[in-house]
Amino acid sequence: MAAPLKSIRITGDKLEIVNQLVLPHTVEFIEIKTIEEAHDAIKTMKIRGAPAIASLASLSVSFYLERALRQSTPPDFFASTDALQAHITPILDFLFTARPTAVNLGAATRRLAQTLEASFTTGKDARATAEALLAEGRAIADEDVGRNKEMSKWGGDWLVERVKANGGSGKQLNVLTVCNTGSLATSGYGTALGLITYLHETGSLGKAYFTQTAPYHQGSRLTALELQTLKIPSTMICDTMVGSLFQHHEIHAVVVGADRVVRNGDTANKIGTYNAAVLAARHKIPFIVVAPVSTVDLDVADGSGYVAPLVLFHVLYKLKFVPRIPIEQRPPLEACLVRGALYPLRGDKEQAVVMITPEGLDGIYNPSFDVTPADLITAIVTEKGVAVKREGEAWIDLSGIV
Ligand SMILES: CSC[C@@H](O)[C@@H](O)C(=O)COP(=O)(O)O
Repeated sequence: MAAPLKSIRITGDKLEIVNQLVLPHTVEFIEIKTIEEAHDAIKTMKIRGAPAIASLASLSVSFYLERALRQSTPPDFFASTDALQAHITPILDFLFTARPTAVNLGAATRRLAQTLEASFTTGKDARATAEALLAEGRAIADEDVGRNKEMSKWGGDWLVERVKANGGSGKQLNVLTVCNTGSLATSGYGTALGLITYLHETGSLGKAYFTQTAPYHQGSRLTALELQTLKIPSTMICDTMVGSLFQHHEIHAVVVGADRVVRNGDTANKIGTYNAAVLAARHKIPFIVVAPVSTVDLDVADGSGYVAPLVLFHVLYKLKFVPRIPIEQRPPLEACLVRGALYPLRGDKEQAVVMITPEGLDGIYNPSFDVTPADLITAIVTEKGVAVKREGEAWIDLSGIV
């Protein structure tokens, strides 16, 4: 099996990402040399996917500190742990502002802030604190792959057993997924796409269906490429075809990732996920969310998501008060454009951005995420196990999987 593309590549002291804006036709690596470049790559979605953006943000801090530690004349912020904290805290705050919905980014920057804080109790000096921080930044990125494999196995085995319990063979399972949740969205293997890969590796997968996922087309550009690379049997559908798919094909489950799972199990994920969940409920198809513990936000009670003015969200976050899921609104123009290579494809696969609306169109609605109420979710899977919604309840008890 060919190795799937990874979103982040580290070669010696070089941190690079694959520019996901030009995939699948062009594989372009971009070096991330500064914190600003990391922030920009996340904001403009050159890298995307909840775990991947958290990994890049953390690694950019690690690389920044590694460079500082190597300088022959130490920078001023190594004068004391206080100076280091005063210097690094605004950097973490800045990285956190890149995208609001995926809680992993906030969880990562918070974890680094806690590492800084801990050095005051342990009495570490500034250089030792910097070493601890850069190790923590690398750990955040590294631990992603192992936990993805764990949650994929939990979820895959659970689905097979559920199908068997309902009289099926547990083989040839057809699943639908939304967006991209594979190695491009994580540090490797993937969450929902990891579960699909696991089913394939263990001989239980029939076919993976995936939506194109407009307007950014994570499905047709990225999931298509990953499934093709992994040689996993698959079929792409347009976002509008989910109902038709359920009417005319046997689908055993809908499997999606998440950007934020809150205390009652309500789940924010890529726009269009809610549509698929409503249709899955209508057709009695199990709807499964696969996400790491770092995507679970127990500080938010339920998913009555709100469209936050970003400034307000960041002020509230600083005050440790995030009462609702902030739903990112992408620039309206992004919903008017389609990216790809000129067709028919030529050898150089020249990139094009095409406008699909009249110029100057007013009134464009472009939320990047929607919230699926727990009521419509059958099970939530993390690296710690599977939480299943109890019969007749509208929420999911996450206590066993966080
Ligand atoms: C493992 S990725 C889970 C989610 O981050 C994914 O489903 C998703 O919604 C990604 O959105 P994106 O806007 O592409 O960052």
